[in-house]
Amino acid sequence: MLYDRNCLEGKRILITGGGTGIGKGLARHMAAHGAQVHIWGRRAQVLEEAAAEINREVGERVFWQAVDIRNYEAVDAAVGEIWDNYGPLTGLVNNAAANFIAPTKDLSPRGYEAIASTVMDGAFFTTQCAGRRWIEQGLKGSVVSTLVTWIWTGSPYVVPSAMAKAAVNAMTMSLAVEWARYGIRLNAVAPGPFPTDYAWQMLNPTADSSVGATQADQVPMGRFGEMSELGNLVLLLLSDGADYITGETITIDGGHHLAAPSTFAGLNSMSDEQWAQAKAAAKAASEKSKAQRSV
Ligand SMILES: CCC/C=C/C(=O)SCCNC(=O)CCNC(=O)[C@H](O)C(C)(C)COP(=O)([O-])OP(=O)([O-])OC[C@H]1O[C@@H](n2cnc3c(N)ncnc32)[C@H](O)[C@@H]1OP(=O)([O-])[O-]
Ligand SMILES: NC(=O)C1=CN([C@@H]2O[C@H](COP(=O)(O)OP(=O)(O)OC[C@H]3O[C@@H](n4cnc5c(N)ncnc54)[C@H](OP(=O)(O)O)[C@@H]3O)[C@@H](O)[C@H]2O)C=CC1
Repeated sequence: MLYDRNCLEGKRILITGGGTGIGKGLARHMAAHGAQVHIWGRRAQVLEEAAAEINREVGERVFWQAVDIRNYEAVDAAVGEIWDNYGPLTGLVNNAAANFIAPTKDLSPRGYEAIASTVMDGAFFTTQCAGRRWIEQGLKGSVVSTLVTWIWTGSPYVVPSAMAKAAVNAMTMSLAVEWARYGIRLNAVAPGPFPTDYAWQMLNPTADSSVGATQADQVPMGRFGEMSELGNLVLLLLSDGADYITGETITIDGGHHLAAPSTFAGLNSMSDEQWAQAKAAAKAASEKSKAQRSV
C-alpha cells in the first residue's frame, strides 16, 4: 500500500456508480484505507453484491442505496438519509455516467438526454445536495468528479458525453471559487482507458468498433491504467493531504491524449451496417442491465 491503511479514517465518502467498474474499484480502495463508503446506482442487486464483496475484505464499511441521480428529489432524500443515519459526508465522487458510441446524426433526443442528463444533471444534483448541507453546517468537504480527456480534445461519436463531461469540468472550476471560503474543494480526474465491463460493452461493442480510445497499444506507456493508480490519485484529492488543491482536473492516462488516439475518430471508417451491428450489441447489454434495475 502506498498510503497508510488508516489515512482515510473518519472520512465518509459517497461514490455514485459505485457498484461497478471504476466506482467499485474506488469504493474498495477508499474502504481499504479506513473510510466509510456509500455507493449508489440503479440496480439494488449489483450494489448489494459489490458492498458485500468489499465488506468481506475490509469489515462493515460499505453501504448502498438504489438512487437514480437524474431525479433531484431522490438524490436529496438519499443524501439526507446518509446524514441522518450515519453522519455528514466528508467527500463525494461524481462517478456515475452513461455513454454509448453512435453517429451523432442518428442520435434521438432521448438518446442524447439519457447520456447528458446522467453525466451533467446527476453530478450537479449530487454536488449541490452535499454542498448545501456542508455550507449550512459549517463543514468542509471534497468533491472529485470522474471526467475524461475529451473535455479538452472533444471526441466524435460520443458527443453528448464529451459535452456533458465538459460541463462538469466547468462546474468544478466555478464552484472551486464560489465554495472555497466554505472549505469545500472541487477537483476532477480525467482517466485514459481503464477497461471495465459495462463501458467496454457500450464503447467497444463489436470488433469493428475497436479504436484508439479503448486500446492499450496506442497509449504511450503501452498499457491500460490500473485501478490502484487511479485509486491513489482520488484518495489524495479526498484526503486532508490535498487541502490547497482545488479547481483542478488531473489527467491519468499514460500520455494517451497527448499522443492523440484517445478519441473515437477511428470510427470514421465504419459502414452503416457495422453501425447497426454495434448498436444492436450495445443495446443488448443495456437491456440486460435494465431488467435488473430496482429504481
Ligand atoms: C474511454 C472510456 C471513456 C468512458 C466513458 C464512459 O462514460 S463509460 C460509461 C458506460 N456506462 C454506462 O453507460 C452505464 C449506464 N448505461 C445505461 O444505463 C444505458 O446503457 C443507456 C446509456 C442506454 C441509458 O439507458 P436509459 O435506461 O437511461 O435509456 P434507454 O434504454 O431508455 O435509452 C434511451 C435512448 O437511447 C437510445 N440508445 C440506447 N442505446 C443506444 C445505442 N447503442 N445507439 C443508439 N441509441 C441508443 C435508445 O434507443 C433510446 O432512445 P429512443 O429509441 O427512445 O429514442
Ligand atoms: N473506464 C474507462 O476507461 C473510463 C471511464 N471514465 C469514467 O469513469 C466513470 C465510471 O465508468 P466505468 O466504471 O468504466 O463504467 P460503468 O458503466 O461500470 O459505471 C457507470 C456506473 O454509473 C451508474 N449509473 C448510470 N446511470 C446512473 C443513474 N442514472 N443513476 C445512478 N447511477 C447510474 C451505473 O450503475 P446502474 O446502471 O446500476 O445505474 C454504473 O455503476 C464514468 O464517469 C466514466 O465516464 C472516464 C474515462 C475512462
